[in-house]
Amino acid sequence: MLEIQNLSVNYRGVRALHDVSFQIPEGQLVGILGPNGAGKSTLVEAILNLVPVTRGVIRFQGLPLRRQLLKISYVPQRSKIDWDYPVTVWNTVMMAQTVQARLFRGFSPQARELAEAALARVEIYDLKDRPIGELSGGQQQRVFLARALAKEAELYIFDEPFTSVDRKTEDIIFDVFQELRKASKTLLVIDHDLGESLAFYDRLLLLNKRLIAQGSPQEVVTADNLERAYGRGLTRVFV
Ligand SMILES: Nc1ncnc2c1ncn2[C@@H]1O[C@H](COP(=O)(O)OP(=O)(O)OP(=O)(O)O)[C@@H](O)[C@H]1O
Repeated sequence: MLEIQNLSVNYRGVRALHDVSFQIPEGQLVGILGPNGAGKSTLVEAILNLVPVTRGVIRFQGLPLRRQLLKISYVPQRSKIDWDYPVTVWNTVMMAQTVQARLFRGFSPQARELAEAALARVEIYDLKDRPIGELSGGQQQRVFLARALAKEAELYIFDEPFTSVDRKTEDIIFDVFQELRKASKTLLVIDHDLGESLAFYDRLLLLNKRLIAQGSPQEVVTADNLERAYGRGLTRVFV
């Protein structure tokens, strides 16, 4: 269970999140929605202990999450990654295991097997020796998906994984999400798309600084909720 209680985050006086509370049982695939600047990334960064929390509590499996960060796999927005950094696909995926690798002793055979299996699962094993900067957008997204899988976490967080990816990558991401869910993992996914794909989530969180609504896609995607989050213009298009 992931529990967020009364979470507020301010950046030097700018209120990014205010009094957000929710609980997510394990095995759920959860979409986080909201307009630009709604605090979606801030929520994720607070969970990852990357921004200071002004107020509130974040617990996972009954304990403060900041003491169990190894249980989280995080895939940032593609735009936040430096694709010119000279690193191969293989080394990017192995980085997920660096903390676990014993200092100076290199990676265990199991770590290599995990990385190989993850690359094969997302169908880019044959690209493993290529620099990440030479891949297509969809292939790059799959490198980071493989890296998340190789970490064998309990809580998986993806920031806009479907942005500028091809159809094949989209299908692979959807399938991997279903597999993780069946394995009782918890998944949080920031999603910009307000279309039909929302039906695929078990639960949605609709944010605009505050939590506007939470529940099943049917409960959350209503004209009233969307208007409260996005303003009037969008509602007619999506409902
Ligand atoms: N490091 C920071 N310093 C100051 N203000 C910030 C910082 N990061 C975010 N903010 C502000 O906090 C608010 C929430 O931003 P956040 O990036 O969490 O929103 P978002 O919902 O992820 O937006 P987007 O959909 O555009 O990625 C915005 O007003 C933003 O300008």
